[in-house]
Amino acid sequence: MGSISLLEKPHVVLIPFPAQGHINPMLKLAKILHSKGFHITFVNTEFNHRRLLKSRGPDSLKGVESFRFETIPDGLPISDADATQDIPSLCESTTNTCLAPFKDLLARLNDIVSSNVPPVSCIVSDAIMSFTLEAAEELGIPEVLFFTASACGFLAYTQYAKLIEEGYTPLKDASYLTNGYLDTIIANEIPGLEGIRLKDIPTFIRTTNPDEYMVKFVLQETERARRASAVILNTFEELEHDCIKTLSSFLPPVYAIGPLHFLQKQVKDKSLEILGSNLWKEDQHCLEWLDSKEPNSVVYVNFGSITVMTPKQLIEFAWGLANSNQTFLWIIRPDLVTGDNAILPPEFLEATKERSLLADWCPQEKVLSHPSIGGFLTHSGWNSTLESIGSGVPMICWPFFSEQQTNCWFSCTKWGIGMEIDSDVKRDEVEILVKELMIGEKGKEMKEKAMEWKKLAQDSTKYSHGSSYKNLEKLNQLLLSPK
Ligand SMILES: O=c1ccn([C@@H]2O[C@H](COP(=O)(O)OP(=O)(O)O[C@H]3O[C@H](CO)[C@@H](O)[C@H](O)[C@H]3O)[C@@H](O)[C@H]2O)c(=O)[nH]1
Repeated sequence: MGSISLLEKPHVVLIPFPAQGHINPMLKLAKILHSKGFHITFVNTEFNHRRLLKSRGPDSLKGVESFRFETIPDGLPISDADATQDIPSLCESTTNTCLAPFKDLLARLNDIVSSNVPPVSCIVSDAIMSFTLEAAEELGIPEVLFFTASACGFLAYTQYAKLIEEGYTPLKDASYLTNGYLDTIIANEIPGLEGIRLKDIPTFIRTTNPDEYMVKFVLQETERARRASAVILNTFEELEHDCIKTLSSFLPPVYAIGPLHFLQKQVKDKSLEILGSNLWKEDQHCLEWLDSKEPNSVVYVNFGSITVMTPKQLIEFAWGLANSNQTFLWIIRPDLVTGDNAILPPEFLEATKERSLLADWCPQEKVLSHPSIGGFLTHSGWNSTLESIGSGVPMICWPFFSEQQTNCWFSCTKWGIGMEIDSDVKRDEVEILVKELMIGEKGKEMKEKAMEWKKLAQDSTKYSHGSSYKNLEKLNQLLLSPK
């Protein structure tokens, strides 16, 4: 498309849900589409725009040629906290307040005399920002919904209506959370989810409230997905074939186009390298520290951008890691611990100072692909899981909420690359599992399995033949075609 003038380019507006685990894969997709000749408008919330300027510097959102950033308000009270916003509140406020500013933005962009950009020809929206469909329908342009978690997670979410109908949720009373009820196997007949238990379904159904907002939100978003021109997932067919097939049986075309971090590496344009999406400042020293360690010798501990834990849980993890005698890199986000700042006992710091590094935030993809990383203690967020798979790193899973429980179950029981830690975490269990992961027989088996998945992930993104590569081509065609 080299000869096409700037104003004739197809113009895609990409709008992520305003949380780290959603912005990251959306930005990768934006860069890939830019390399295919699209003009890009990437829409952040004002809150995240300010955070990005803080973490990446005042010039970081100026954009490059044919790649611009825009903002809309998120509808929540103004805040300059350097912390993750409350997720249910964000779901509610984006649903209720973002459509009008989003439509205004599209109108501004489409006023090509003053905007000096091509008219908007398609939208890629986060699947949990499905209010955007109305804007696309009004303009008569295609809209693709990007569900940024796993196919298994999405399929599990689509079971909510059935679970309500069959009386599994809401729970009769709070005792059902602990009396073994969540061990009930619920979906033997759904291809892809055979044998799944209630506790492996995204967590919002664990409620006694028949009016739980997040349950209603999930029902609304999964239903609206049917209106999209296509649904895309950051996964690959070889990993999640059955779940993708089942999703395809009732949704518009479903394309698995991951791992996006592999496909993004194929983008040659160096000017895009300055665009990043880390909401916290990355500690680059971690990488030098890892350089000084033996291959496969370091446990990497990181619970993503949303997980919070109690001070007691933090202490249990700390002593479990200390007692395992393994070397570890532990990322403790400033807002990881509820109530107060994370305070670790001085005895723990003293005991582990020769074999540990603690930091606030790190360049995770680089960390996970560093040869010294031998295992990952994770909350099973989908990006973390996929980045771990892409680096052939086995995991210990401590799922926190949403579809992390589903990712954990698949990692442990279907993909053979994970071991679960009890949600009521105890230091002895951490110690035993960390040792098993790093020096045990099971750890060795999981490492082999993880390396097999890594190879399949690489193959899926190979030029012209890979399944994800081909699906990306289909997506490209769809975005270029009139509705
Ligand atoms: O120190 C860190 C920690 C994280 N990351 C990155 O931040 C992202 C975190 O994403 P993820 O692992 O998916 O965790 P969450 O931030 O918890 O992600 C949310 O979004 C995901 C995708 O929809 C869901 O799977 C999760 O359940 C949801 O909590 C990943 O790309 C990491 O590489 C860093 O770069 N540095």
